Amino acid sequence: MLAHAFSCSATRNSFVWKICSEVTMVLMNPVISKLTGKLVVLASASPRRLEILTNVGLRFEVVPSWFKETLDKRLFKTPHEYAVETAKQKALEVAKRMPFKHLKTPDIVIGADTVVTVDGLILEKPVDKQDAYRMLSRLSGKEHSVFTGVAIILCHEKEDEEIDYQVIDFYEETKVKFADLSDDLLWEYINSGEPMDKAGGYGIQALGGMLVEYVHGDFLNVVGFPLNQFCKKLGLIFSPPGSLTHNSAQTSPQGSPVDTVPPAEPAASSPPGSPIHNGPPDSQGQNIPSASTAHGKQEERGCGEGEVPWTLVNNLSKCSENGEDEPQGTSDPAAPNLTSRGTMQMQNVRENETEDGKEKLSKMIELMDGFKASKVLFTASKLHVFDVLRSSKTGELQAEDVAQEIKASMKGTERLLEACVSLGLLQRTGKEYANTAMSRHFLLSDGPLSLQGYIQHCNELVWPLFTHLETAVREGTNQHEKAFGKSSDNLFQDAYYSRHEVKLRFMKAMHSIAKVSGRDVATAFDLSKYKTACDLGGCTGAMAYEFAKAHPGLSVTMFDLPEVIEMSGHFRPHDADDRVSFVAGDFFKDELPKADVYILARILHDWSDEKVHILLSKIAKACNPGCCVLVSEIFLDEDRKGPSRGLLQALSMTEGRQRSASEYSLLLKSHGFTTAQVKHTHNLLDAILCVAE
Ligand SMILES: C[S@@+](CC[C@H](N)C(=O)[O-])C[C@H]1O[C@@H](n2cnc3c(N)ncnc32)[C@H](O)[C@@H]1O
Repeated sequence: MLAHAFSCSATRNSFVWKICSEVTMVLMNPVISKLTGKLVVLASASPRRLEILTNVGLRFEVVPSWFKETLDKRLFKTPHEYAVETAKQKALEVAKRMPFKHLKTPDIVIGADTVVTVDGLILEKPVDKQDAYRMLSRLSGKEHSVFTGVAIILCHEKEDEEIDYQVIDFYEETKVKFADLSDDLLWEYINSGEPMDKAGGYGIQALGGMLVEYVHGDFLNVVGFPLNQFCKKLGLIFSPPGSLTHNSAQTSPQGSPVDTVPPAEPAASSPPGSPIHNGPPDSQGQNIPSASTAHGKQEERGCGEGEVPWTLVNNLSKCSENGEDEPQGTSDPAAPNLTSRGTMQMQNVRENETEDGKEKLSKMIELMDGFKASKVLFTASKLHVFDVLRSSKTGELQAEDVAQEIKASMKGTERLLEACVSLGLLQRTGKEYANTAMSRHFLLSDGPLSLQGYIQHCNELVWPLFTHLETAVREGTNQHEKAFGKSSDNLFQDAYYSRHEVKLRFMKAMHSIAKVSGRDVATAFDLSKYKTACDLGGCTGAMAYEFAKAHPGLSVTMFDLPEVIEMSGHFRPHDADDRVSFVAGDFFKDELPKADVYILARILHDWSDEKVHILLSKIAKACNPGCCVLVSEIFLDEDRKGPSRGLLQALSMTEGRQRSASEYSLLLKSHGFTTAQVKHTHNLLDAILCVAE
């Protein structure tokens, strides 16, 4: 029964999907194409929303929101107000997190929340099977409403580097009627597992379709995203009627103020249900700012009605008349892919004249120029451009003043400053240059999150190694000898600690990464039941202090080579916690300090499997059952296709290598540790916690 119902449902739905995707391609792509080149982010982990938006050709990143769906439903007059507020808070949380955690500001963040209502009750996702049964039996034989609240956040960096968040929100309601459902059928459905992650306890696009007698309204709204209304809203935002000459920075298409969330406002602080919109409503009772207002610049008009973007021609040409995905026209992949639909033909269109082609070209240019951009950052940082600008009275200086301060030529300084502006490292008003928020955050030498140390390490050590990349690839070896005239059999003794100033530079580099990532690593897991930790290879102690700060009951021993410990005093924070102590030793040879938690932050990737096993077996010996090892590294994706930061770093490695979370898990398992948790922190380092059996 279930299998039969499923196949019917799947057939019906795939039919709906084919129709939908073809129609939306024709109708919506000009709207979607307005987003080309913008960083669009979906603040939702829902695979259904992802599929709906991918199907219409939208390019976006997925950054699931950390906003906890805990708004008090009683404070909302209607279910849709609740769904809209939740969607808004989800999207704002991501919009506000990304500039700091991902180091980039999105242009648009999309949040959505779907709820099912029946008999005046809001049904969200069931917590267990009984809950699913309660929900589904309540829906049986009745009509209910599905509301999806959607929030579109337009992020706009202002001149002072603060970010404006403009919110456009709306909701869609669809009525769904369930057939009378027997208990047997309900339990069969519940036992399929499908209800558990879905609002109202069913998924209309799959097995749950068999429960449904009729749907009035937008079908995709029930799946989780009201695509049609979303595209209409985009149309209003990016090509509002008569928008060709919009240039007011703060007015909606109707000429009234748009909804702007001040940057300092915490995501959850806006009182639920509070009237946040100032402007007059559109037909759905919502505010619609224009893209020109959102970005402080005019949007170009896209293709007119009769014009069809080439990408659309390509997409359509992949769909045969019977709805199957198969290529049409020429089989030569290099030749233009022409459709048989007369009005849409476009001949002699070269790859770089299409939106898609332009995007590929700009990616190529970014890659080709990447080394120049890095070197501009390294040089401006080494010449203390950011510190010089910060220490001027107004925070601004003209090029000639900067040239004087950094003791460099006027011509060269001006070029450097202009390049910095183009890279978002500086801003210029008239002739005055100033730091951007990003530079103030990461590039001042005494800032709490300064990356200066690591940048100088990249400039002085990594850069020379990469100039010999070709030889490194041909020979499969690191190129220390070629780059620095000295071989490095022992990476630390021969390369990093060969001279005092080199050691200090290396320690500053480790310190800066530990300061930026330490808090997220230290708070990745609940360690409240442990009393003592040992940070093996803890370098300056920055990570150890973060662990002590995050866990009031934990004492942390920082263990490193004697030549490192003797210099760690340089990095001691002024408010140093006396629960952090320092022990000198060699973790391959000496006895390890006793501890409940052994921290290995950026240690294992440096060593061969053989040495990793020596170190892990020493830790395993020192561990009692229940003790644990916390490994923090860049975790490669399981398919080893990213992140590129990890794979690029591997190119200059000596004997070590980068691993995925499951490779670390296996390594630790071979020493009797069971993986308890893996945490992708979205910061520079991830973490895995493994417990001794
Ligand atoms: C890549 S750094 C990581 C520093 C620190 N854990 C962090 O995440 O900021 C590696 C550290 O391991 C230390 N180290 C290398 N070999 C060691 C050994 N045989 N015994 C103890 N520490 C060692 C180095 O001195 C250095 O501080």
